[in-house]
Amino acid sequence: MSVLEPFGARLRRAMDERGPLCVGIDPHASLLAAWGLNDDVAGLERFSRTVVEAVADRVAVMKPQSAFYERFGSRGIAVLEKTVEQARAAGALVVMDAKRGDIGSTMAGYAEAYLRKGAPLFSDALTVSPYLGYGSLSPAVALARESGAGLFVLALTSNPEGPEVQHAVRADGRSVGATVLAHLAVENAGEEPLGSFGAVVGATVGDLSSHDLDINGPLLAPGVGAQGATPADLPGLFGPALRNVVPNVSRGVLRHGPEVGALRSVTEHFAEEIRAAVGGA
Ligand SMILES: O=c1ccn([C@@H]2O[C@H](COP(=O)(O)O)[C@@H](O)[C@H]2O)c(=O)[nH]1
Repeated sequence: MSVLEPFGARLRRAMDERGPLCVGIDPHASLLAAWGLNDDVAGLERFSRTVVEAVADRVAVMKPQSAFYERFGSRGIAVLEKTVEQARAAGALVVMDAKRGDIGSTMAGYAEAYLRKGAPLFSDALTVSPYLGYGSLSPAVALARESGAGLFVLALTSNPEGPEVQHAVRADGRSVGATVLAHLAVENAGEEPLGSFGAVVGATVGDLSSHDLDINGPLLAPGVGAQGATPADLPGLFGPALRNVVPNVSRGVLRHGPEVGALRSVTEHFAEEIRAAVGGA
């Protein structure tokens, strides 16, 4: 099986060529209904295929939300597999948003599921949770390196409940979120043009000035659109790290479906606003 170029390098090129926008594929039951689709596997399949057809040939990254496929059991997972394959075939990098995290030996199983080249759910990158201890992610880090895949590690999430854990201050005076960022800077040290081990830093989190975002890796920023952040917020939030930010929009795009043309034009609108905000960063 051919070896992939490291995820960070592939992502940098995709961002330079297509812009940094990531469109989420989140088939909420409410969106299926709004699109006139049944809340069943056929509706899931139609929704996913439409989103991929509309945007996978023009955005750098797509991020399917595994939860909405898992709720349909094995048939939902089969749709997820097909969605990943179709999005990648159209040229988008796929970040599987499954937020996996477990003790190391089990983490190795999750890594095999998403990061082993040739696995049915192989994705360019996977979201993972470091809250069983950053070191528990080691099997995923190792397999991602071997496969040319990447990780996005939850550091400062976009939800209002996140700070209870992520802003907690450790005995050494550093916050938990800052510690996750520091681990990622070590993973990415010396990588060019960009490391493959990214952080999730929500676009809604507010003041980031006390955090060192210089991890030489991508920063996945959900929260734009339905959660209230706007592209114009990004420069103030991310400062000098802006060039490495991958803003995610899911419902903000998806609620404009089911017409492919409407999905394309709202995607172009977000992409344009993000380009304007990021400028020459
Ligand atoms: O901190 C986080 C981490 C992940 N997400 C995920 O991103 C999308 C956001 O969807 P919107 O519809 O644009 O709000 C969703 O899949 C979340 O699970 C996040 O929001 N925040």
